[in-house]
Amino acid sequence: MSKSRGIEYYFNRTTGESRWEPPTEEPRARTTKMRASHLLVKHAGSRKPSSWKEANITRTKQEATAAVEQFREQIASGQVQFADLAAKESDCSSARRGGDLGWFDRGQMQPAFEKAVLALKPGELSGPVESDSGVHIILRTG
Ligand SMILES: N=C(N)NCCC[C@H](NC(=O)[C@@H]1CCC/C1=C\[C@H](COP(=O)(O)O)NC(=O)[C@@H](N)Cc1ccccc1)C(N)=O
Repeated sequence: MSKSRGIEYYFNRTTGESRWEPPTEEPRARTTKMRASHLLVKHAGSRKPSSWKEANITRTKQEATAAVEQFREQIASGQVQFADLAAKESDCSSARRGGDLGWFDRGQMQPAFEKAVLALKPGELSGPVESDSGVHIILRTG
């Protein structure tokens, strides 16, 4: 509300600009490049139940979730570095890069995975995240 004129005005918190006219333009699609590392534990119901670690993955989703929770504990307690554990335990080919997926934009990863990354701040570790690939823990890095 403008004190001097007693009428409301519009303030854009992103650009810091203020104006009398209501905002009309569509919000510009910001390039939301994001970066994350993940540790994936696949299970019998994964879309591709095989990996560099195991040709035929038969564990149940419950077992995969329990494994991911245990790995998360080890990382969160500082017993092990994320990249070292992902390199050993992840069923994704990104294991060879310590789980690093590099930079990616919206629409590249499966929706559940992307949603989980967007809910994290850089440096934060997710809980178990389910996708068609299996059960992940995700460390957002950028
Ligand atoms: N950088 C990209 N754009 N690469 C394409 C991502 C495709 C995307 N993948 C996913 O959403 C999940 C979450 C992360 C990994 C992943 C799945 C699988 C493992 O699951 P599976 O497919 O056996 O079910 N790993 C990958 O894709 C790997 N290329 C990720 C990667 C590996 C090395 C370097 C960079 C990225 C999708 N839309 O399916």
